[in-house]
Amino acid sequence: MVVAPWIGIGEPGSFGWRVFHERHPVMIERLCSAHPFGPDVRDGLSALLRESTEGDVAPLDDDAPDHQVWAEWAADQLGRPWAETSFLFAESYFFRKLLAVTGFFAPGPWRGVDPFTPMKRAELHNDATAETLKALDELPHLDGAERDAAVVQAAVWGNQADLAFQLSTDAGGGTSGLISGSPEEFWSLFGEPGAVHLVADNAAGELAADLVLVDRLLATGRAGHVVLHVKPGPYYVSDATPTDVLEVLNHLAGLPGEAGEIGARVQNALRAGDISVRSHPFFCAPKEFSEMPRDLRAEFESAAVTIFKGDLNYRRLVGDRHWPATRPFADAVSHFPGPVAALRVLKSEVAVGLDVDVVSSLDASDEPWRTTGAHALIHTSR
Ligand SMILES: O=P(O)(O)OC[C@@]1(O)O[C@H](CO)[C@@H](O)[C@@H]1O
Repeated sequence: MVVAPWIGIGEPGSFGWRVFHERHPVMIERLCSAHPFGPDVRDGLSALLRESTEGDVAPLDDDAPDHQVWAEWAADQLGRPWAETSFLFAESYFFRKLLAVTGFFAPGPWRGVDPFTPMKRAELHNDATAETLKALDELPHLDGAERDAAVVQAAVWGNQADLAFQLSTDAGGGTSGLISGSPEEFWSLFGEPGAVHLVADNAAGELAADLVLVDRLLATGRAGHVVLHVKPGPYYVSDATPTDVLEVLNHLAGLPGEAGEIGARVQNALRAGDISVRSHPFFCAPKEFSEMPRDLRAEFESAAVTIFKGDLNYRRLVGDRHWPATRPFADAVSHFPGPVAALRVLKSEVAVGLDVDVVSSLDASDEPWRTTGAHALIHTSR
């Protein structure tokens, strides 16, 4: 099989390059505005920006619990210019180093404190999220198929609310609809009730929509059990951790109307063991899912369906490479054990599984359609 070159960050003006040279400085500024970091932390964050935009990959200088596994993951990158590393490695390593600088792993007052909590909390409590959650009151007025479609569309587009992406100059804010797949295609994956694994992406509004989807999977009998996979620690600004699951769920359950009823059902399903939450270390690894460890692979082998949410998970699932956009999704995920669905807003360069006419039409437009966040897809493979 021809393997396309991986997507990098070294070409000036490329999306990956702009993420490091434009998005990350703004994100660091916002982090320093949100927290009263002392001079050491602020100097460390400035040094990280310099290293990741001008320097060579330096080893981690902390003794965190994941130090050894990161030493293995980064071993063949150390000493190389960041500009010569892959986008996937570079950004994952960037966020891991950022946590070391803010003291997430060090003994002391900031140990275990998610530096992105203020941003996540602001998004969970903003007007847009409130409006989305209020709209759940429409669900009981829909028939079964309409409710199925509405819940999947909300889960797909909930991925637009991604705080790292919102710092991007590409972000258009509009939604131009699905450019591949459909809610009906998604639901056709489900047959006899089984274990459904949902690999979540962002916290706040996206996670709320994911919990609504989880509720629908259980309520309609498509899932006998749901495993919700989240990140073991803070990652890519918005990514959901177990703490975020509790915060979003408590917020949902505290609302009036359908949102509160769904929140209560999800809380009860957790108590009954019908929903499990997992946070495997590999979900913060700078690796593609084709390289996942055996224990995680065994989990997915047991799944009736695995659902991947969001852009970064999609990149890791199909391979963060300059694939032809018409490469069949089934080929790109042939490594994956079992039926899989990807619900994703396009916010980075990689794309597969698109119809040739759709690609021609998008390429003929003058918009950078791969990175505006205006387009979304639902991909499935049995
Ligand atoms: O995975 P998500 O939250 O949907 O998107 C993550 C993201 O914002 O970060 C990466 C670049 O910074 C890209 O994958 C994408 O733009």
